[in-house]
Amino acid sequence: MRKIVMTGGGTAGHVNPNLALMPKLEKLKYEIVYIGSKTGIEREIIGKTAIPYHAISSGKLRRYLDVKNFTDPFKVGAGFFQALGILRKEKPDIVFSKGGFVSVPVVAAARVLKIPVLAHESDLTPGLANKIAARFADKLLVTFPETLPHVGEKGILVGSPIREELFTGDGEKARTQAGFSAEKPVILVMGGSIGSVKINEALRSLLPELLEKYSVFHLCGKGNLQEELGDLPGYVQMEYAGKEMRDLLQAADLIVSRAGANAIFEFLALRKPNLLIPLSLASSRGDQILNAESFEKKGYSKVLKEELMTPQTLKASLEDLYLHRADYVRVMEKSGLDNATDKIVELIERYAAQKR
Ligand SMILES: CC(=O)N[C@H]1[C@@H](OP(=O)(O)OP(=O)(O)OC[C@H]2O[C@@H](n3ccc(=O)[nH]c3=O)[C@H](O)[C@@H]2O)O[C@H](CO)[C@@H](O)[C@@H]1O
Repeated sequence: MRKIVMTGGGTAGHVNPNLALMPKLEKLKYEIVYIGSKTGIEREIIGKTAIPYHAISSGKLRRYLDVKNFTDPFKVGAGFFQALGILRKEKPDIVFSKGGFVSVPVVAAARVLKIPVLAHESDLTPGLANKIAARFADKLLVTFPETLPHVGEKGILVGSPIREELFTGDGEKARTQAGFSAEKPVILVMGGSIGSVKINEALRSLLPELLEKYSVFHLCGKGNLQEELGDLPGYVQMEYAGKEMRDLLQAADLIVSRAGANAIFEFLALRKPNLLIPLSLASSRGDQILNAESFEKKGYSKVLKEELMTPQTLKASLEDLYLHRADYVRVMEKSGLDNATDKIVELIERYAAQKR
């Protein structure tokens, strides 16, 4: 029996791909162990599975000045020694890293112990944590073809691993439970795993008009529910969708979303016409802008820049997306992009066998 240590965290985007790989690894009789942070979302997500979880200290590595720049290196250092101890005890055949700051000390410790490491990058441009992790990793698996020229010899194009359960959702169940009219198309609005206040505001000021023609599922993020909208017919708001996500995705005729890499590859795999509003450069490193541009160029998505989003432009973009929805589906069907889980599991098998 082989053993794999998986790591990654900070946002759901750094955990869900690991979840997508787990059923196939379990079928191949891998014993899976997770290393994550003490407080990150990964603890909550992995806590819902039967996978053993080791928590280590984790600090953020920043490119900008912050008082925490003085304390976080100590946390990263402590995390490294904790990871070293855990890996010595667990003796995995391989470490698979999904990025996020918690993964850096884990892959560094694996390198010291000569354990093979595969890292996976979801975004078009690698994040800082993965740039560092890639130095310690045997290979950096990438999602977008455009990433390959920038990551050197270590890069392998695999695509995005997608949770199998998302293909088996029951859209009809979601629509019926919500009491939605059978005639109205359904829009799923989401702001990434933590929600988006900007999208929430634009959507909510548009709701009266929008609900004349559409029904709306709204994933608004933790702490963003608006009680007074609770009884509005045709509108269902939720902070975060857990198991229901598969049904909501299947129920959607159109999706409005941030441009997080996992989410957009899910839309593509499920052939859902989508309007992307990427996080702006003012509040991110710009990775979502590049993700969205790539999808727009290929014809998988329509994009509305955050700076240009008003209730009016949001409505106009939605109308345009609805009008051309069949064209988007047609292009997505020709994408030739498969779920990356099989390819990644194959690589895990190959590198685990190389344990020195
Ligand atoms: C703010 C931030 O740093 N965002 C980054 C984060 O996004 P984030 O953590 O939002 O990750 P993604 O958008 O890539 O994926 C969101 C995931 O959460 C799931 N989901 C979402 C809402 C919900 O209610 N239920 C649910 O299950 C989606 O199905 C998807 O699997 O990681 C992505 C992948 O590195 C990056 O591209 C994003 O820029």
